[in-house]
Amino acid sequence: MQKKSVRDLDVDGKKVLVRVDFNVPVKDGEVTDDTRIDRAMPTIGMLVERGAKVALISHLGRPKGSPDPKYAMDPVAKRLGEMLGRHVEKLDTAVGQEVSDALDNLPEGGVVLLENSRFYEGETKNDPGFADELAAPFDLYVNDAFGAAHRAHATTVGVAERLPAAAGLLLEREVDYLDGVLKDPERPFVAILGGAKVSDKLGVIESLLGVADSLLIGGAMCFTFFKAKGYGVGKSLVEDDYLEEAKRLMQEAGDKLVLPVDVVAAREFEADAEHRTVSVDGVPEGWMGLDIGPETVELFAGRISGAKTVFWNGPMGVFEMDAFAKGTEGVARAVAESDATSVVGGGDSVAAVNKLGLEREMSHISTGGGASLEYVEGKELPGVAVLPDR
Ligand SMILES: Nc1ncnc2c1ncn2[C@@H]1O[C@H](COP(=O)(O)OP(=O)(O)O)[C@@H](O)[C@H]1O
Ligand SMILES: O=C(OP(=O)(O)O)[C@H](O)COP(=O)(O)O
Ligand SMILES: [Mg+2]
Repeated sequence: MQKKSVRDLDVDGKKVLVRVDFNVPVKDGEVTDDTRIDRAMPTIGMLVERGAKVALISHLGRPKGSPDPKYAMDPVAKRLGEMLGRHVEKLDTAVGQEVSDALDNLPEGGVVLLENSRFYEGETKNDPGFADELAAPFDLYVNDAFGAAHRAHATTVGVAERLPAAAGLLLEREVDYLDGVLKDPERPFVAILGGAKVSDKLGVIESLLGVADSLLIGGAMCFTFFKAKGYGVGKSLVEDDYLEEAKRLMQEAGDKLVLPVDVVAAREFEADAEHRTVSVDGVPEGWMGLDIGPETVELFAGRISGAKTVFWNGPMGVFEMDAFAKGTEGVARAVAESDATSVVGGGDSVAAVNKLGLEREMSHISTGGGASLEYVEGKELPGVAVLPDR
């Protein structure tokens, strides 16, 4: 990566704002997968050892630009402290005098966690005034949030335009790996797309079809295609604005685009909901598709076994609920058993692979889902582009 690196910064005694992606799954106040925190440790450790005063900032979930206790950073601060082996003060704000005071009182090598950046509507708007407020107390900025690098927000772009900025070690590592493996992949290159960020990720499908030899679509992503085919999808997640595009893509892509042949339909979005496997045009009215079915796992596994490179973003179903985890498990095992170079990217996909204990079977675990997707399709990531060259 040809961007200025945190390694090149003189941080001793400096107040450093570090953008991390701590958008981790949290349940009952506990972090249920700490991969993204773990992957930020090298950068945090380097800054601490070199005597910086470190303030970490991240988003968590999708609060709507104002404080929402459900998305406060406290569970993250607790887990971070356990992993750092010390108490990490978490502020209830991301800007203002409280931040300045905390930095003045922070010893060199100290770490503080700021509040969720998305509690401020200026974050996702990349509002200049908010970026000014974020940058004000600091001397330097490091972006180590690969998972959010596809977002042109105040904490990923705006602040980088206001402070001497550099890439963190994780951001460097992720970009260098993807450059190495996915810019000119060994073929057949099979891409697997799932998850629930339908409106976000449908947009990358056309580009992925231009890069991959096969694109397998599961998770909630497939129901827009089924609705475009005229199938009843019940209450499944669908992006109605994309139906015409989906029709066009299915015509143009031919058998490169591989859709499920059976799904697990549920009466409601509950772990103990009544559910059954149905053909893809058989989702009962008022029900919703929450996993791919066993025949689809077979079909996808067949494509995966023949691949030399696999890139997977997005669980195949609501894997957090056991009844709808079999599709994700089947695909994860097929990827693990293949002799392909395998990249699994995304906070939830990585959590699923970790839950199955298969992370070591993968060639690379990427902390970015949308970010790696957009990088693979050839897009420049705003959070990287804004950083100064070396
Ligand atoms: N059919 C489905 N309907 C609703 N949600 C789904 C479905 N399949 C998967 N999901 C959800 O997708 C979420 C992850 O999506 P996303 O954030 O795009 O993945 P990643 O973090 O790996 O990039 C999971 O929380 C999972 O429960
Ligand atoms: O979890 C993330 O993306 P991912 O779900 O694609 O892995 C990133 O933290 C970005 O989160 P966002 O999609 O709410 O901007
Ligand atoms: Mg996710």
